Amino acid sequence: MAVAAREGARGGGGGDAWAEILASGGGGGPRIGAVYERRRAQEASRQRNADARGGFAAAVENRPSFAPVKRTSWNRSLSIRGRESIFFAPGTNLQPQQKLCRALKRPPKPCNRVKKPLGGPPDLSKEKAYFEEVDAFELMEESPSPKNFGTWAGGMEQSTILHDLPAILERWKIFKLARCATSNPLFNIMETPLVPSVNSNCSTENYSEKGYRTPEKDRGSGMHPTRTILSGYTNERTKNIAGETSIVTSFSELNIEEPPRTSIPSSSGEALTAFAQLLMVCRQSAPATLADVFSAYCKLGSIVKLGEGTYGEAYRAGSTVCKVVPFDGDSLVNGETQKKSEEVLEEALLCLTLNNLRTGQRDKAKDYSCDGFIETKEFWVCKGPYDPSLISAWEDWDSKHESENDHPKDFSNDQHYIIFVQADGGRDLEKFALLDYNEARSLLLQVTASLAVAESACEFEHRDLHWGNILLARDEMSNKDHTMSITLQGKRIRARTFGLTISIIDFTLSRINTGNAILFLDLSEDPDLFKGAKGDKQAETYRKMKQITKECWEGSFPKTNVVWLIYLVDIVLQKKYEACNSTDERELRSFKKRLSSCSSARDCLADPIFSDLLLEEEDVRPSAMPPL
Ligand SMILES: Nc1ncnc2c1ncn2[C@@H]1O[C@H](COP(=O)(O)OP(=O)(O)OP(=O)(O)O)[C@@H](O)[C@H]1O
Repeated sequence: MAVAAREGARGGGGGDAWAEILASGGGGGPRIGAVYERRRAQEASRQRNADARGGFAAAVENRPSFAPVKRTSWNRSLSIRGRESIFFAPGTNLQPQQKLCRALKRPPKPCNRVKKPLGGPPDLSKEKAYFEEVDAFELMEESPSPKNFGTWAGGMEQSTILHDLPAILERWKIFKLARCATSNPLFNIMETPLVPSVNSNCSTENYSEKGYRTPEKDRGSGMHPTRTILSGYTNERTKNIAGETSIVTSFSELNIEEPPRTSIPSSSGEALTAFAQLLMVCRQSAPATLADVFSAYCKLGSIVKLGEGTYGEAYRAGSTVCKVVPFDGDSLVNGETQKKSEEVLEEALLCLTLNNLRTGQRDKAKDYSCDGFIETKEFWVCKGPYDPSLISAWEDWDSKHESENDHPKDFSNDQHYIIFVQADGGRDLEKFALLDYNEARSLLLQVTASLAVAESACEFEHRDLHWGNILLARDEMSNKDHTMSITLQGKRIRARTFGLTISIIDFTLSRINTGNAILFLDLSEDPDLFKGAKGDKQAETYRKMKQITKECWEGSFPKTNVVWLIYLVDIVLQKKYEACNSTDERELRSFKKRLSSCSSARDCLADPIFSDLLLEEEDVRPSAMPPL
């Protein structure tokens, strides 16, 4: 019922989204444009200790030295620490966990895990295969439903592991509940994902969809958050995202019987630490070295650094991109406190939830799917100093692009890193030159459509969609069918792309409803984020989000996606491909104007600027299939 109420609140009263989108008129024919230039690196950002650079590459020694300073790039950094989460635990009963009956035996461990064979890197695939089996084993015990288990085949470059998201979420939930009971009295357990907005302390009338949305924390108003139990509630959309045996489904069924898996684990240690869970997500028994992992994807000498953020350095390794993020250490990295295992784990959960939206994943007849979020192929936990091959790639990039980050030579032997192994999404928008109006529209359509799907499927809000977080790749093959397909509310539609493929990355600030929890960052703990220069589009967008959410960062405010789309139109107008004519500009400006009256990315998708790009539609819901 709650789902129906929310569906009704979306897209103008529950009408057919695609019918609306396709029916809208407008659009424009092909336009000619030209290339715009890269932004110049800011000199001021190049302040770093010359000592930190010494001894690695001759080129580095010749560069001027600067005194070390804490980075001040508010636009890339986030000084807050701690992703937060809210659980959905209908009927949560904080009891010692009942031990599960172990009728089946665990698969035997491979004997030489992470052991380096003579003359080559360790065979990490055995380690992965073992944990794949463990996951499958645990799930068979815990869930009677048939499950599609991925298998780890050799040749890591091509493989994408099908992670067992429900099992991972379950372990994480046990950990969070245990922590909640023992050490964190402020932790919120929300008993239901949806409450009527009239009960909320944080009014969102101006921005959120009318009707229902996910609950919000008490904001010191003296009221407690509403805890409404909607019995028999099943979030069909998030069920779809988390997989067919998702936690949410289990909960709705287990409203009748006490769910052993929702209870607090006993002191016998059933709750795994975040680090242990991270190792399980990575299917590792112990951290590997950076060299071990990279050599599984490419020759170490061929590693190339592609880009950097405050927390991570991205390297090309074979056909994949490995983002290396130090965590759990005490030292500041790039002026920031390192992420903790728990945050890294939750970012991994976020990536996996978005992975489940991908069109190629498991169930083809999904209600919601898109490929606009970068595919995360694998995760690895590593330990040790930075590998010389990575240092060399880092220095090469630095000599060309002037890194804003600290030189990585100082990491200790105990330093941990998480490696996000991702598909190569191409170049970020900051460095990418759009050719013409159609490419500009393709970019806008793909970002809008991806946000619309994720926002509808799992209340996703990116919350940091600046031009460094949108990657673009151009397919030069003119004879190819340049279309993509997305599914929204059970309707699959093809859309013209003009050969451009976009990938959205960096979910550090993102908010998502995984089906049994809301993951978000409390941005109110980072006032600097909102202090960027007046008039700067990115800075203004953070401030607009603050206005929209009224600092209730846990709430669902799809309008935040809209303000990033407005930012994106501004960027397109600002970068302006050379041959952007006055008609293009007028179209884009009026699109931007129309966006300001949209309340979600899904609303934006119905804009006439996209109508001639959206092709045929197909109903993929089982009920819509013709009888055999
Ligand atoms: N999958 C990828 N394919 C190609 N390039 C990538 C990929 N992932 C990251 N990059 C490059 O690395 C840069 C930094 O990546 P990313 O934004 O994920 O790092 P971060 O530390 O999370 O950044 P932030 O400071 O915004 O939190 C990107 O702007 C992009 O240039």
